[in-house]
Amino acid sequence: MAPSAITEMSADTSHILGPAVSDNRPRILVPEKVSAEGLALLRELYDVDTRTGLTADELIQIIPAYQGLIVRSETKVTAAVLAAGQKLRVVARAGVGVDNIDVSAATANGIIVVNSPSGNIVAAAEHTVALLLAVARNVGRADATLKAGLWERSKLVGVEVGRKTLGIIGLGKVGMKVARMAIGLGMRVVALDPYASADMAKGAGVTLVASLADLLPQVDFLTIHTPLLASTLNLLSEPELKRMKKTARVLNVARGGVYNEDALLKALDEGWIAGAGLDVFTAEPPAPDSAAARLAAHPKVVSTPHLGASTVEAQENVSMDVCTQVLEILRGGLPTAAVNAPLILPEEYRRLQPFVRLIERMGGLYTQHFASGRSAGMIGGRRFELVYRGELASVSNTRPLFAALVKGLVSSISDAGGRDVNIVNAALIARERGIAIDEKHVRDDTASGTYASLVTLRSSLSVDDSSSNNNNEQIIEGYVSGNAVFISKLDRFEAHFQPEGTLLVLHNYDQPGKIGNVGTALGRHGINITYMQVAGLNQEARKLADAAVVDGPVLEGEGEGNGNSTPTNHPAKEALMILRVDGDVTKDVLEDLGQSEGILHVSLVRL
Ligand SMILES: NC(=O)c1ccc[n+]([C@@H]2O[C@H](COP(=O)([O-])OP(=O)(O)OC[C@H]3O[C@@H](n4cnc5c(N)ncnc54)[C@H](O)[C@@H]3O)[C@@H](O)[C@H]2O)c1
Ligand SMILES: O=C(O)[C@H](O)COP(=O)(O)O
Repeated sequence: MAPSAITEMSADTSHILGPAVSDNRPRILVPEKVSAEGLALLRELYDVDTRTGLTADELIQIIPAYQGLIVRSETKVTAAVLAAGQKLRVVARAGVGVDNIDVSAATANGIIVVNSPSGNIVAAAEHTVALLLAVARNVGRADATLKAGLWERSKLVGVEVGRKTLGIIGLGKVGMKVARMAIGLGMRVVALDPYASADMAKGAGVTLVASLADLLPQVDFLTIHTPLLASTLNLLSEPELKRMKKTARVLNVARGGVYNEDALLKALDEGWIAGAGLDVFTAEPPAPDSAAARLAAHPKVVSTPHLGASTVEAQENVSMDVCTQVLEILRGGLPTAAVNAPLILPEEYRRLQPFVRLIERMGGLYTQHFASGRSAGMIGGRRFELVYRGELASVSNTRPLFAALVKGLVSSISDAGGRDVNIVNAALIARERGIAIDEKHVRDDTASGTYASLVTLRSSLSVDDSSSNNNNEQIIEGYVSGNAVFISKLDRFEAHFQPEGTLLVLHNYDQPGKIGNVGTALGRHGINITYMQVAGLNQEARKLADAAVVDGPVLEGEGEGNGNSTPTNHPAKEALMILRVDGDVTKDVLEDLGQSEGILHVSLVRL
């Protein structure tokens, strides 16, 4: 619950806020009936408010308190809703069609839109067949007249579907399923879909045609299964309906608007076609006296109130599909069916997930270690290079890894309205912050050594900023082992630690007594050390240090620590102390550590 969002609301809107919640758990709003199975997954971690019957204004008023929104086809997720949802990270459509969601506005706001691409296709196909048979056999009218006390057998003679021709426009998931079912009913199926695979169609026994002109005159039944797009709006208007057989019947379980409703009404009234089975309308529910309402009430029409996906099984499927994705996204993971982000196949997702975590932490470590206590805006104007070695080098869709780096780099310095970086907006945010990121795949490489995959993050000043004298290169290297992530190199130091929790990274002279001093300083502040590692110079840096006899090492950050202790005339041996700690690491603690003898630099890293 976001207390600020609550207190900002006027008293008379409090009735729509939902039950008070006692902690700061993220909240998910469900303004429509979504199956309980998926929601139960979310309730373990989040407060899930099911609040049906909200008006558009009420939705805008309460949305600021929510991180997630799960809708079906009734809720209009407009640009205004998305702009008001300052904390929103994901809008999930428990179904297929996202035409009720302003996907462009979601993308601009960095909000991931996910759906369930196949959870309800069986239901939609079966409903299409139900309408096909109901229209063929006048089931709707027969039921209504019988209930009205009439017995009108002679007026309700139907037609058979077997050996008839079914035309399908849109041979996608639902269309193909309908085709197979229709073939099972003994129908001949012809289809129009410029993007369908000819092989798949042939394999299913469907004849593809090239144009509406080829399709329409030959069909006894016509069903459309395309999304509602500019190219499919009013796809069947007067001229097309006039091309059909007078005995033909049409079906719509896709979207209201693919048939022009005025034209369809006229076609039925004037007998250009014989009947229709309609599940969807341009406005739902249809406005009184509109063409949609007159179609729904028409004696030649069997109509249902958008029931295509309304089966117990389909609703469980779509609910599980989208709730799993919402859970993953709110945990910082990747969705499997994002509408406004590149598709991540489940196996690809499983493979990338630990590297997403690794690279995000490398980014966080970079900003907090290298930039801490130094010039502000340290990441802006820098050029980063992500090098993927070993098995990871063969991954072509690295968008999640790119996004993870941007997220890691900016998360500790970002107040971007609480909105997280994700695969949707990562490139935009990087550009806004002046961060350039190159990715390099090194395939035939022995540098990954014992690791199956190795990731190197290299940073230097971008060419534009070459006037600055701070063009030092910084390196972080890491790998994944099992499901755990490790840092193996931090600048010139060879390390082996898990980048998690509250870390103190101390750059010091490699001399006896340093560990004791640091332990004593932390003890004074009541801070407990739960893990510690000393990272020595890597081979190359060690050679340089051994060769150099200097008046104290020339170190980046020199002078920030206790300079009085700089030894003279000795090989410049340095080390990093990496401590994972419990307790409140305040500015005083950091200052105290910085004053310890031989400490050159201290950074606090929270991952
Ligand atoms: N009534 C319901 O409850 C319900 C349930 C599920 C799906 N639907 C709707 O059914 C429709 C189809 O869903 P799907 O999952 O099969 O989608 P899909 O994306 O798998 O298939 C759509 C097909 O339409 C084709 N297409 C696009 N433009 C076309 C054009 N101009 N001419 C011919 N073909 C064209 C595409 O190539 C694709 O093969 C969607 O509108 C969806 O929202 C409705
Ligand atoms: O696009 C869809 O998935 C269907 O139209 C189902 O819509 P519904 O979830 O509102 O039943």
